[in-house]
Amino acid sequence: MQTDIAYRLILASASPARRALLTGAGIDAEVIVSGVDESVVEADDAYTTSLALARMKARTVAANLPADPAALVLGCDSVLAFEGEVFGKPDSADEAIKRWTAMRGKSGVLHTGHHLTGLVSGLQAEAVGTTTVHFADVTDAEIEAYVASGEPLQVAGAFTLDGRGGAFVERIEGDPGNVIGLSLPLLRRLLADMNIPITSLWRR
Ligand SMILES: Nc1nc2c(ncn2[C@@H]2O[C@H](COP(=O)(O)OP(=O)(O)OP(=O)(O)O)[C@@H](O)[C@H]2O)c(=O)[nH]1
Repeated sequence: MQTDIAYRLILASASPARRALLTGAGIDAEVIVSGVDESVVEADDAYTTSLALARMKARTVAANLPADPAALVLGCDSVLAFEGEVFGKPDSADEAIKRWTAMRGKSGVLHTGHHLTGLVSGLQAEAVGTTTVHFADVTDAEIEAYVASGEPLQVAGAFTLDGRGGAFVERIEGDPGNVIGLSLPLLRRLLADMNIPITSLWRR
């Protein structure tokens, strides 16, 4: 790492939750949405899918930026692995109801792929964070009401930890930020792999 560079982080994600996690951690990320068509990734497991999409988002944004040695681009993608299936955002209310009816009282693993790349250095680091999520044994009425709120349709796995869905998650094993969409301790390790202390990204 060049110690005289004041690095800046570009978040290649439309996720307000991801940006809020960074802001809360002292990092004012610039947002450039990748616009990646997520259907292009055909991987059949959550680990590969989340990492391939995170990489694609970061690289798509990086490729369209002017060469700036201080710029770092972070792409993320979250999917839920549940009973052999890989769930992103539900396509419809009916799908969200079907998923919750299957998930209640059981657990799944939320995978968030993270890919970090330096624009000029070519340095890059990537990893997948995994968090086991134990779902409450919710009632049909609770499922109907939750889906009617619209929230499940906006998020990977059809649930949130920090929104209305928080009432329907009994406990988790692993990093909560990873469920919300970005794991800060994992980001710290990726930056360290590139010899960049996360503290160097803190707002002054
Ligand atoms: N607030 C909140 N958001 C969640 C949670 N779980 C998943 N999400 C969001 O669900 C979305 C997962 O879809 P992705 O395809 O990874 O990201 P996206 O929102 O489509 O945005 P891009 O990165 O631009 O593709 C992200 O916005 C996550 O932040 C949660 O527990 N809380």
